[in-house]
Amino acid sequence: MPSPAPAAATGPTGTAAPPPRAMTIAGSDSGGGAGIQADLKTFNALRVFGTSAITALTAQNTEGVRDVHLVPPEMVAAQIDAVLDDIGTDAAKTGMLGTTAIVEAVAERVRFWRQRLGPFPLVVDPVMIAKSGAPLLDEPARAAIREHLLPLATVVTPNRHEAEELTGLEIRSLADARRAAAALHALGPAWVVVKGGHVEEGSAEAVDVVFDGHEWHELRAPRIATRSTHGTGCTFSAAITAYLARGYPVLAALQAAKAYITDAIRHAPAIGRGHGPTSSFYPWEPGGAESEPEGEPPGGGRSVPDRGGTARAVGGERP
Ligand SMILES: Nc1ncnc2c1ncn2[C@@H]1O[C@H](COP(=O)(O)OP(=O)(O)O)[C@@H](O)[C@H]1O
Ligand SMILES: Cc1ncc(COP(=O)(O)OP(=O)(O)O)c(N)n1
Repeated sequence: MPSPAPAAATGPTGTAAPPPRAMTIAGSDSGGGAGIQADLKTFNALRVFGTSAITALTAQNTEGVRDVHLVPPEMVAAQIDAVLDDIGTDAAKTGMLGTTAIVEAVAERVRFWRQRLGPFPLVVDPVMIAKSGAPLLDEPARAAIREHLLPLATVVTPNRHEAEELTGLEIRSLADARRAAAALHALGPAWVVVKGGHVEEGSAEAVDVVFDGHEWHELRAPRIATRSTHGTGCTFSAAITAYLARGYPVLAALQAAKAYITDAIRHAPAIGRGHGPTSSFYPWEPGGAESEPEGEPPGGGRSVPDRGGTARAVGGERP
């Protein structure tokens, strides 16, 4: 007769303190540099437990998008429900949404779950076109983002092209970016970040313009000369979401995310023939050392700042 299995040598599993949780509602990038994959890698790098609702599959690599297969809106809603009903979340973000029906389904579920769980922060990255030129949002859905999603946003993070599409304003300079940020703020988000990756591209710094309806801020970092910029927008918005999940106030989350994306670009690996991804595992902590000491055990040596005691700002949902 077989003898009973020996008692486990270690203690029961599932008893560690729960980490902050963040959800991404976005498209899959098979190449791993943008979309859901970039978001989950960023959450992990920033010590946040990531969950996802996939809105679309893309057959994509560093050279471009070969094909797109949209997920039915009911299935997007079902993923959001399954996650939030059980796991909950401390913050969420949206990325590629594809169509009006998916935008409307996401906005409806965010409203529902904010009533159930409390008003968790939402970062809206209004993804429209991949760097390679492939459309990731159809024309009518732009109005749906303006109408249904921006009023729910704690932070909206358009790049130059997205800010132009959402406002109808042309952006050539930082002064133009400020005008667009003010126009976007009037559409309902609590905070607007007009990203500067494609604004004044000849300048020495990549400057993101920030507006909360009262005060102006700038996120400045050296502009890095590189082709490895695939997924920079996704990674930046995921980092903002992760820091919000950890309880950072909004401006601090934006500043920490800017430092994170700058390091991720600076330490990008040589992957693929086209625009390569940024680094998703560059060891990084605010105020931490630049690199992991040789021979240090995995996961050792870095502490995550306590997320208690910090104010949480959530997007004003307009009636
Ligand atoms: N070459 C670069 N060097 C440093 N920062 C950059 C560079 N390109 C983009 N960024 C920063 O990366 C973030 C994402 O911006 P952007 O590339 O404009 O977004 P998207 O990928 O949506 O077009 C912003 O903080 C921007 O300033
Ligand atoms: C599935 C998917 N979602 C989003 C994007 C766009 O990501 P972004 O960070 O704006 O990076 P680039 O496309 O500009 O490199 C994507 N490509 N795929």
